[in-house]
Amino acid sequence: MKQTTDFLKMKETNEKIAMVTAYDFPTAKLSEESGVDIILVGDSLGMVVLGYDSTVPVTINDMIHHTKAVKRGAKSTFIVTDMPFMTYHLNREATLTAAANIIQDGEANAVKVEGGGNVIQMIEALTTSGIPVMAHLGLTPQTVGVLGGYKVQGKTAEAANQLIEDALKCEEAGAFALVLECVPKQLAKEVSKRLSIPVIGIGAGADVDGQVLVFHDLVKLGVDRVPKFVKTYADANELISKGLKEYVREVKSLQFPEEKQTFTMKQEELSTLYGGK
Ligand SMILES: Nc1nc(=O)c2c([nH]1)NC[C@@H]1CN(c3ccc(C(=O)N[C@@H](CCC(=O)O)C(=O)O)cc3)CN21
Ligand SMILES: CC(C)C(=O)C(=O)O
Ligand SMILES: [Mg+2]
Repeated sequence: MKQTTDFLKMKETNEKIAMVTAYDFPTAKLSEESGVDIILVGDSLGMVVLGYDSTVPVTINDMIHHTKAVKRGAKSTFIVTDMPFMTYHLNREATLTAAANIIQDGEANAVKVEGGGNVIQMIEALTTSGIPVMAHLGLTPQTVGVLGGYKVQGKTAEAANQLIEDALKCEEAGAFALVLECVPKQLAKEVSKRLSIPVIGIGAGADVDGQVLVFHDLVKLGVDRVPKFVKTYADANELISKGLKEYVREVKSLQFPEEKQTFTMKQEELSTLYGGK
């Protein structure tokens, strides 16, 4: 399994990091078999697999439950789990307890937290306690209420300077990598250049050290509208709904099951069924 130091080396040698989210046994297994470098158990699971309107309702128990399933499906891949809304803001003790549960019970290799500001001191508390942290700046979906929607961040020079400052502080606080979401490509390039830790982009252009996408967006599973920054590489919706519709049609038209999907009893047994009557 790759370690945090391997991701640093990948940045130094210019090998891009391919990260994808996964939320359960089959998505984790497929991701590992496809050679992804990092699996993110993202709190986006609240939206793509639990059907909430945002990531805000997701709980620590949801994250642990899904991380355990992912671990069973991808035993040799580095797993990062999102700390959910409000589990790393109240105080150091609550933050460390929540992260420890994710690492010890969920068996994640690292946690991810959104934001600069007061979150920086939590990143320091976590890393000095031995928990690897991936930081997340730019569009931070847990603060969607404050941001006023899922919008591109860091578009003005002032906002961009603030983000660069926050990114440097994340590195200083001990983060081993940084996710940069929905920012102009020029800003993402600048951040990647100034940091020695890898910058993993989502909607941040090509001049970063790696990319991350939501599994269900990437293969078009369940979702019908995807953000502009997504490229869909397969259409699972079409494939699966085609199969399901055919199944329904064949059940109704008595074409399924066929003989080959059916079990039979031997004639000699059948003759004494119900005492032969
Ligand atoms: N399926 C899914 N994919 C994601 O990437 C994702 C989630 N869910 N849930 C959590 C967050 C929310 N994210 C989102 C959701 C929507 C946009 C979006 O619609 N953005 C607009 C740009 C808006 C602007 O112009 O400022 C777009 O058109 O892409 C962006 C990020 C990213 N994350
Ligand atoms: C979009 C990625 C970076 C994420 O945080 C998630 O999937 O929850
Ligand atoms: Mg997330």
